[in-house]
Amino acid sequence: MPLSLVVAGLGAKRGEDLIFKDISFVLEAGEALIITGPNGSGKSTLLRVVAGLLLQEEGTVSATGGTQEFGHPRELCHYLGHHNGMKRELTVEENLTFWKKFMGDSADGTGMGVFQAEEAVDLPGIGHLPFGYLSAGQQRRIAFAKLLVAHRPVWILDEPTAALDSAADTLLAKLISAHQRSGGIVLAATHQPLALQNASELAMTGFIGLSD
Ligand SMILES: Nc1ncnc2c1ncn2[C@@H]1O[C@H](COP(=O)(O)OP(=O)(O)OP(=O)(O)O)[C@@H](O)[C@H]1O
Repeated sequence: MPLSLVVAGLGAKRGEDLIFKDISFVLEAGEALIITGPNGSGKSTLLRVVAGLLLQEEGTVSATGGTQEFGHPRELCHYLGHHNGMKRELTVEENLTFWKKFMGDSADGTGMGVFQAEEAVDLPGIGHLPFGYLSAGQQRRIAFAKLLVAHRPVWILDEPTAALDSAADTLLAKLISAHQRSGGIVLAATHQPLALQNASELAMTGFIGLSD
């Protein structure tokens, strides 16, 4: 049954500062929301709250599927932050195998095999190399392959195209679009335009001042 991600009246603090408030949106299966805004405007903070990694000050994040209410959707989310989340000393294959086993698949789908995911990010044949040997762009591609080996309907992506060349930009846009077409939801913060379909934009305006 199709999933909806519902964010209502969200506000969050970092330290004593209220970074944003009154953020509300609904994303239906197949939709994407691109978060834009200047440095420090709260894009990463918003993504971390929606992913369940940071507690909000006010408001709610929930998911519904038909008549089913899931509560906080953290179990339904992949989060790709600024860091790639890979061990430099382990090989690409060991890293991806770890994530595949550790995360498993959420109920509504099946992740790719490790080799298939390496091919999907156009890096076949490097599974035996330590992750730390890869170039910055190759590392980012493999971090993206993590999203493919364990199924999650909601992808939360913080600057997913940082360090990528234009070919990889296009490749990632295709993978994200394929995820949307299969009913996935995407929330992405980016400074560079991402060629996504069925996407709307939320512009963060920046620091809103000290809270009471
Ligand atoms: N742990 C923290 N403690 C206090 N303030 C923080 C903390 N983390 C971030 N901030 C502040 O919160 C604000 C929002 O930061 P955030 O990383 O969400 O912005 P951003 O829009 O993602 O920025 P960028 O485009 O540079 O990635 C910034 O002013 C930042 O200094």
